[in-house]
Amino acid sequence: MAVLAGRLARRWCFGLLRSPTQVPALGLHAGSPTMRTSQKDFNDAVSQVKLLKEDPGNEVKLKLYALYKQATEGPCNVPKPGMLDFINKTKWDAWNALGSLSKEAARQKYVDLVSSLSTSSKSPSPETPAADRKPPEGNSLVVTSEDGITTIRLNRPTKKNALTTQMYHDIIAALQAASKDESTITVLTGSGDYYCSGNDLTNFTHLSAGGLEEMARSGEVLLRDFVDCLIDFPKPLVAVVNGPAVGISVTILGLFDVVYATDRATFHTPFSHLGQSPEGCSSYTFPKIMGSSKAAEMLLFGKKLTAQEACARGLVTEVFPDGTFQKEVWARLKAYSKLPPNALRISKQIIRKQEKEKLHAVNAEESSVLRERWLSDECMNAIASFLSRKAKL
Ligand SMILES: CCCCCC/C=C/C(=O)SCCNC(=O)CCNC(=O)[C@H](O)C(C)(C)COP(=O)(O)OP(=O)(O)OC[C@H]1O[C@@H](n2cnc3c(N)ncnc32)[C@H](O)[C@@H]1OP(=O)(O)O
Repeated sequence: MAVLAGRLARRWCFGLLRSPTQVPALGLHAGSPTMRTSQKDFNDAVSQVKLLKEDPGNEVKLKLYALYKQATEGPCNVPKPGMLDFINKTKWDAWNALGSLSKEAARQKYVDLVSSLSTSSKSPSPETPAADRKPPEGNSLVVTSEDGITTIRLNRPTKKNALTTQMYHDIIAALQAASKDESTITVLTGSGDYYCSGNDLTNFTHLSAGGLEEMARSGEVLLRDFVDCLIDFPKPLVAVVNGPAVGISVTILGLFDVVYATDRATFHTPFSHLGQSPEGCSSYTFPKIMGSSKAAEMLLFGKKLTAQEACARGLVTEVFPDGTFQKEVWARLKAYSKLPPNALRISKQIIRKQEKEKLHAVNAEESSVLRERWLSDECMNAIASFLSRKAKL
């Protein structure tokens, strides 16, 4: 463990302010759900920073960092780092230089700064039809639009479609675009023999300037944004589970409208084994869907379900033989996609409306609990074991 921590710390130092995707990790922490509603512009700007595709440069990133800290924590209130700790000292200097600037003024400056950054560096406009969008980097996610169906396909078959940090961002962008495009139905599915093996455990090794704490903080924000996006998704959302599903790819199924699975699929949430805790609103949706003791067996003890068991428990809508899975499911979805889109939207809204506030609150709490878990020895040891090939599920 100590060796892993040392290795992680070294990677973090060398990675200082190098990549634009590290901007959000520089102290971003969106705070409590109450704060979130009253600071919408600020939170939108925080999300926008994560979507920047061009590096705004270290000076801007440092300003963003300082304004973020001032906006969320007020004037610099931590001891000055030692002379040799030059990374943290630079950050501390930038924050401290803001003196007694009020939180409100810092929020405003942060929003102004973000909106002044080139719009060309933002993600594609939500209005862009899915088919015309540039594929995300490395094609780990493939988004297509055909026959009234926008399909978001996890495309890292050699890694069992494990979700990298970039993929969470790309899925958020794809969902935002799909919510506004011409399609009637949106589908999430996987390439290859797996649906998804959950969070990519190597995400924990990509540390930015703020080290483990910052990684956990930015992970909390990203997780919350990702799940919020699913909670608010306005069109019918269908999971086409083409193989085994693990971790977060299972927990979010409670937020989908329909889940079709091949009979080869399994559903596994090994959170305790990983020293982690449930997310994706599963602490609320699973007991509601399958009853509290069945949910506990999955979420506490990591019981892996077959597709038939998941169907019997109400997590899966229908199971299909693997040989005819793709043909049967897509034929059915094509027929459904011809239904009047507005009626589908409105009906979904009525079905989900009463739950939304609750789901957002559950999501905020689960994300915050996970942030603490990620810093625990139990979690670090489990990840170290996986990375050193000592453990698999
Ligand atoms: C914003 C952050 C939000 C985080 C939210 C919290 C989310 C929590 C979770 O999702 S918890 C679940 C995490 N997932 C796992 O623990 C699964 C780990 N993987 C495994 O146990 C196994 O790989 C397997 C059972 C999924 C598949 O086993 P097998 O069929 O024997 O294949 P391999 O193990 O050889 O895997 C092939 C290849 O893929 C890599 N890989 C698989 N899963 C992951 C993963 N989750 N993270 C990173 N890499 C993964 C594996 O290392 C192999 O790579 P290699 O060929 O060795 O380079």
